[in-house]
Amino acid sequence: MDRLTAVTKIAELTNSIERHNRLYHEEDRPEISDQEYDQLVRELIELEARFPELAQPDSPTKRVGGAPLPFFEKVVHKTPMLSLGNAFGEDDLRDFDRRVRQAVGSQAVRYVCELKIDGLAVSLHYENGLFVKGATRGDGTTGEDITQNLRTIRSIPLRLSRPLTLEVRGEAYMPKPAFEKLNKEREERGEPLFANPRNSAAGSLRQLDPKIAASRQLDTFIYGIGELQGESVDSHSEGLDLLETLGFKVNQERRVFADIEEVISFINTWTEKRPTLPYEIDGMVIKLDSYAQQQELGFTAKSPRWAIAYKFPAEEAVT
Ligand SMILES: NC(=O)c1cnc(N)c2cc(Br)sc12
Repeated sequence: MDRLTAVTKIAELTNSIERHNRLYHEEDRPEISDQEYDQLVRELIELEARFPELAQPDSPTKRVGGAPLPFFEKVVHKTPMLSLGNAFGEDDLRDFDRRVRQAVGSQAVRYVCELKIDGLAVSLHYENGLFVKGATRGDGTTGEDITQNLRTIRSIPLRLSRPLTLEVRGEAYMPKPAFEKLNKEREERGEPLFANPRNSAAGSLRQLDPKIAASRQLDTFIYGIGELQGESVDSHSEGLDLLETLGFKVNQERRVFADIEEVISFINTWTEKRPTLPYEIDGMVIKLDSYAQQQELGFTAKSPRWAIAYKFPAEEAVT
């Protein structure tokens, strides 16, 4: 194959792989099997090996990861990763609302409610639109560099739709069907089972060999912006819309309410609907939407005064 043909073939394969990725992740309607998808990636790997100067930095082949690492490097987060205060009942939420309104006075208040995904918190760093580093939350200030493992997660874009430099936060998780399939395979091999999808996601991303993470069908929901250069947004919901346009997978169940009683009713709805989701959640995150109002409330020693995590009661074990 001559170089010009290789350029065309590489572009065709890349576009096809990225299209199938979007169908699989954003629209949940894959047109080809995982095996056919992997075959496309293998063809691209072979072409890039024959014409290395034609390999792109955000090529889908960069997802399969290199050799196992000897250890994980430490990463200091540009902006510390939050931990949230907890609410265990409706009155805790009403107390939270009272504190918020005391601080913002007569200003209108909007709360963004988002499902609290039960996975592993991660931070993703992009430079000029390219995914360059990903890390675990760690202690909130310093995490572990698990870039190689995160690259294998197909819902994490290797290149954003705009060449922005930013750091985002989200949750890497294992969907319930993938968890059940993984444990079934481990049982057949006589290996110890994972206790729940969160442990299996964490266990998969803490592996030094990226081939293991690549085999685990992990997924992500991105829900926060740490650092953002060259763009400004005034509220959390605007930030989520920006994340979506950039190519991140953002959970669609988010809602904005003006009144804490509507938040409580939304939480009660999801307490019932929780088992119908194809991924595990352990509560609801409620955030003050306006960044200006968030700034007015600020932080306690360890968590924001403008957000709270409502924890669902432990799910009844399925007998
Ligand atoms: N949407 C969100 O803000 C969200 C979802 N799921 C989670 N496990 C967490 C944790 C923090 Br801290 S925020 C958050």
